[in-house]
Amino acid sequence: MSKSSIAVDIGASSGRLIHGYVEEGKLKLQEIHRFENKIVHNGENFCWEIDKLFDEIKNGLKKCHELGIQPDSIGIDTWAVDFVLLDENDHLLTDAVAYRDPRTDGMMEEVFQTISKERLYLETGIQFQKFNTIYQLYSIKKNNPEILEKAKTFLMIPDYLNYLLTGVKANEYTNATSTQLVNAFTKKWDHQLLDHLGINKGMFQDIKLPKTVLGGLKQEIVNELGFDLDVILPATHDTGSAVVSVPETEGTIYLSSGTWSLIGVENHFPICIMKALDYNFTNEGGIDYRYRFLKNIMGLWMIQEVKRNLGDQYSFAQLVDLAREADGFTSTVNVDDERFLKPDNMMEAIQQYCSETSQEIPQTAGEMAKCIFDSLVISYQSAIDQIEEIYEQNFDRVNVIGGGCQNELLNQLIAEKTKKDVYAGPVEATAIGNVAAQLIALNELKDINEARTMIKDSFEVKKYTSLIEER
Ligand SMILES: Nc1ncnc2c1ncn2[C@@H]1O[C@H](COP(=O)(O)OP(=O)(O)O)[C@@H](O)[C@H]1O
Ligand SMILES: C[C@H](O)[C@H](O)[C@@H](O)C(=O)COP(=O)(O)O
Ligand SMILES: [Mg+2]
Repeated sequence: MSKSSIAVDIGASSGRLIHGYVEEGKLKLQEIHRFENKIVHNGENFCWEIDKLFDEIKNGLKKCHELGIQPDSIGIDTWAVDFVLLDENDHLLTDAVAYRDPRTDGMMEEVFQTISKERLYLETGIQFQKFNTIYQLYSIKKNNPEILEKAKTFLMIPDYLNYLLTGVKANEYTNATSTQLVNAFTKKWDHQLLDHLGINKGMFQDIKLPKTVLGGLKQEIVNELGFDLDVILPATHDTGSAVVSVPETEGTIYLSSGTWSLIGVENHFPICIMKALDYNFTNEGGIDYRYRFLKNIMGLWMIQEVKRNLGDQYSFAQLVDLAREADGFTSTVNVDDERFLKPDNMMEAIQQYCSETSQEIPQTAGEMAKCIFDSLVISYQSAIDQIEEIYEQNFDRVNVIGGGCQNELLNQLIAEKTKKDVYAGPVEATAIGNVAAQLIALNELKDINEARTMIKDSFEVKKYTSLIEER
């Protein structure tokens, strides 16, 4: 009987448990459970509903039991940078504060007073996002020093969920790199940097690699679920797992398209040169010590927020159709303007930007969606130009993976803008990469190369080419 695994993929907008296994030479998926994820305000900070997320994981595992599915393992991946701190009694010292919380406003600039931006980049190779873990911890050190003094354990979100399941404390490598506190060359916590910042290095756990078997479930969880299984580490940074599932990385620029758009290439070495710094590219850790040379682009967060502002009266598919009907609307925004990171009202923020730049102001849902999609494509093209400038090579194709690959209009716009072939899929790339890492650990798959070959043969990928001839 072949082994099987459960991937828990929790992105910023939704979570899902997906059962994965090999059958007749193909990777098969079965969605077991799906749930909403969102940021809430607890009166002090924007936070994740971490207890609810853990309950949803258990709900999904209970559904497995009801369906008669007995998986051999489970692996959890989520968004990056966020964490919890535990005290000496392993109690939470704060809620799971979200990266969009304003507590990091101004912190990056304060850190640069103690270590230069250039040195930080040369040591870590990580892009400068104001919400990186390093700036979140610096904010706590500055504004709530008593919390940091009591902190004995630092766990990132997937680490914490693993701890709740198993009682084992560990920091997984790919997600740890997103903190901007791991040295890109030693691949360990940068203790010199932590000392320099006055952050207690003792609270960080041993860094474990993807495919590590963390252990079985705590007895109380076994009693609750009615069965046990191994917790295996995938690339617990969701984008790290998504990139695992890119079938053909040579000559490919991947675009992990979800709440964020993560656009980049896979490497076997970090690129920490000044041009990469100037363009704000990152070298996040990948499976098997690969590197994800990529940059964050604001992503479909913008259409998620517009959808919410419109009272969820339109589905994403309907918003795409309305954007097609607004074909004549041409205003665009700089999607990476900080105002779009967490505006009170995304539609108003977009309208304000268009007003400030003397452009036609979008009024309808279709104009808003068209503006967002056109604007994202401009940012994608800019990032592709920068990648090709740094690599001194042209890339043949763009592989769009994740939920956003279902946006056929956006896929076509990318093909028209870049004049590159666009391959859309797999949709559940993150969960697929998560399952692949577990099945390799279970010796059901030999390695990432075999996994990628099987992924290529197992999932539909739709191709888009430019319909407008280059002039
Ligand atoms: N049917 C659809 N048509 C167009 N876009 C879609 C469709 N379904 C989902 N999407 C897009 O996919 C995004 C969610 O992608 P996903 O990878 O699940 O996000 P995350 O992992 O960040 O929660 C949505 O914000 C939406 O823009
Ligand atoms: C805040 C990080 O940059 C973010 O988590 C990004 O790395 C990421 O992985 C986003 O994944 P989504 O599935 O939430 O788009
Ligand atoms: Mg995701």
